[in-house]
Parts: sequence; C-alpha cells; structure tokens
Amino acid sequence: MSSIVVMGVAGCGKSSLASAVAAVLGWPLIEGDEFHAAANVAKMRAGTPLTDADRAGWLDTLGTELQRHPAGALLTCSALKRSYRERLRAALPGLRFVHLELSRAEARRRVAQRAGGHYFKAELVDSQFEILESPHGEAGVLTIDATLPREALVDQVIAWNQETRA
Ligand SMILES: Nc1ncnc2c1ncn2[C@@H]1O[C@H](COP(=O)(O)OP(=O)(O)OP(=O)(O)O)[C@@H](O)[C@H]1O
Ligand SMILES: O=C(O)[C@H](O)[C@@H](O)[C@H](O)[C@H](O)CO
Repeated sequence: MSSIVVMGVAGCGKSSLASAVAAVLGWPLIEGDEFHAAANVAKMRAGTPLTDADRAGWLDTLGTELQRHPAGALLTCSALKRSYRERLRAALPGLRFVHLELSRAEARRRVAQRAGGHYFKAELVDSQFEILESPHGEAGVLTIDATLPREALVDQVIAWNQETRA
C-alpha cells in the first residue's frame, strides 16, 4: 500500500505540495476539492462550514478514487478529524498521511490573499482549526512545517516515502 494523503487546514499548501510530489514519483494526483458535491461547495461559498454529515459522502467518494489507483496516488484532502482519516483508511488500509502544519494566522493570511473567486472564504479558517485533530501519534503519519519552502517539503516527503513505503 503506497498512497499518500496530503492533509491540513485550508491554505496549508496541500495542492502545491501534492502536485509536486506526484510529479516526482510519477503518481496520479487526486484533488480532493474537485469531488465535493455542488451542495457542499454552495455551503462553503455562503460562508457555512461543512458538517460531519456533509463530509461523509465526500470521504467515501475519495476512498473509491484511492481504490482506483492501487499502484499509488497522491490525494489532497483536509482530513481534519481522526474519524475522517479512519474513513479513508477503511477504504485503503495502511494509507499514509502527510500533515502540513500551519498557524491560524498564516492560514488566514494565505486564504485571504488567494480569496478572489475561490469558494473558500477567510472567515471559514477558524472553523477548520476548531475541529482539527492532530494526526500525531497515528500510524503512517509525517508532520511537516507548512511554512518551509516547497522544495524542502518535497524532499522530506520523498525521503519519508522511501522509508515507509510497504
Ligand atoms: N510552502 C509554501 N510556502 C509559502 N506559501 C505557500 C506554500 N505552499 C503553498 N503556498 C501558498 O499558500 C496558498 C494555498 O496553497 P494551496 O492552494 O496549495 O493550499 P491548499 O491546502 O491546497 O488549500 P485549499 O485546501 O484551501 O485548496 C497559495 O497561495 C500558495 O501559493
Ligand atoms: O473539509 C473541508 O472543510 C473542506 O475540504 C475544506 O478544507 C475545503 O474544501 C478546502 O480547503 C477549500 O479550499
């Protein structure tokens, strides 16, 4: 089992890191945000955080996507709660997670800067931190400082992948 989920709050750099790692490894990239139901996107656009029930179907869809790539894939998914990660692990036992750790202030700054037409608004950032359960201590987890330059993040993930790949 080799797939990796790049997780963390909005703005932590999941897409940026996962696409770079996918390119190095030659693995497909699954952009989790592309699989939200339209109702979820509308909710976030309106500034309302998603609930566990809103995320359940989304996580199941992502589990199915992971199963379609048995040779390994990179998935971006906030995966903020332990129960969300367990739901993904249920689809793919042994799934590994890279947690991009970022302060609330920096997450707010990045999301506000990106704002434009993006559906995820800066005022939703607090709600991400309110439910975040650190994956520290769970099996198959690498936690990294999301403020490092992207090249340093990529190097850490590539080295860890080699050490931990089954
Ligand atoms: N290592 C980094 N250092 C500084 N800025 C970064 C880094 N990685 C990403 N960024 C910037 O942070 C912002 C968010 O990046 P990105 O879209 O990759 O995050 P994300 O976690 O996928 O966000 P979301 O889940 O909200 O889509 C972008 O403006 C990006 O340029
Ligand atoms: O679980 C969630 O609340 C969502 O996945 C969010 O994290 C957003 O989709 C994403 O960050 C948008 O930029």
